[in-house]
Amino acid sequence: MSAPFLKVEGLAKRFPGERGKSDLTVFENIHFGIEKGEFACIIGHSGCGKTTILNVLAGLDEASDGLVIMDGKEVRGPSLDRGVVFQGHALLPWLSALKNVEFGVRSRWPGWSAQQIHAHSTKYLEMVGLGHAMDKKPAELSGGMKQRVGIARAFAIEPKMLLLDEPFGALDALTRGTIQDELLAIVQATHQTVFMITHDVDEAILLADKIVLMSNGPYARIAEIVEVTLPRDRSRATMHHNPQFYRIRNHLVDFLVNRSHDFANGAAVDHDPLHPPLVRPGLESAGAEILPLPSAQQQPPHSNPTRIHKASA
Ligand SMILES: Nc1ncnc2c1ncn2[C@@H]1O[C@H](COP(=O)(O)OP(=O)(O)OP(=O)(O)O)[C@@H](O)[C@H]1O
Repeated sequence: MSAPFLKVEGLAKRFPGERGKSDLTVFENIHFGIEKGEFACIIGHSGCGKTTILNVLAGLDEASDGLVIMDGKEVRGPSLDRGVVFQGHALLPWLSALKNVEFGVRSRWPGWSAQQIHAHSTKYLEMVGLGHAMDKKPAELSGGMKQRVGIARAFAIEPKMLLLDEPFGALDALTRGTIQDELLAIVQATHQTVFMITHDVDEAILLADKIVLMSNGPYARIAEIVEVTLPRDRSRATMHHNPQFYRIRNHLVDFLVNRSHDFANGAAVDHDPLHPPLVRPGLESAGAEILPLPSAQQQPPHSNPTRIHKASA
């Protein structure tokens, strides 16, 4: 079996205890992979270490144990190969929306002409519906518009991996829905590989090919990985008509409400920590179909979305 595009092996994060207290192990034994072009979401209760994992993937933080390999190379620091979008938009306030995006594009391709940089940046701002507001400065933009500029800037540098830390967390529900649709459209157009943190189960089902479920910290682990078996051309308006949506949703909510604490405080996991179970919610009699991970991981990310309907019919 070939290695996944992004491979996370045995990550752990510990903080030294203060004044004689024992060390805090936030998470340990974190193993998972993401294929090229795949959209992975991570969900878990507050404090289990999702942002820390994202920062390690970005090269902005160091793990206490383990390593991250992306495209065959170990991640050892920040790089333009990985774009990051945080909840705060982090735009340069003195530059227009266009200049903010151009700034990133110029850093990525220093040899490009001004015309190339302008055309490329404009294309991505138009993709997020900001063609009319490119000359506005961040202070003149709404929260949703600022976040769109951040998303356009991250996609425009065409990173090998895009890391999104709750990018819609600060937005109202309507704006959030609109930008989710735009993100979905850009991902479908670009086949960008994405790792995203969210607390929103519906958002994860809408966007992800697979959802990594973390147990509660301390000693958080990957409890299971849920494959989203809805057709890839899903939309917010119609997704809930598919019975499979509710099977996946119920499975995720049940995990967060009833099962995420089962692994807490170093309790033994009931699976090999190297291979978190891959789950396709759907078999009504069994509740969920547990699959051996290696064969399932060999599936291309967007392959045969109808198979689960056959299994669950
Ligand atoms: N410098 C530090 N010293 C000690 N503990 C820390 C430090 N930084 C983070 N932590 C702890 O690490 C844990 C994980 O934090 P992290 O922000 O990664 O969690 P999270 O799952 O992203 O949470 P949330 O969903 O609330 O954003 C938390 O319990 C936090 O208190």
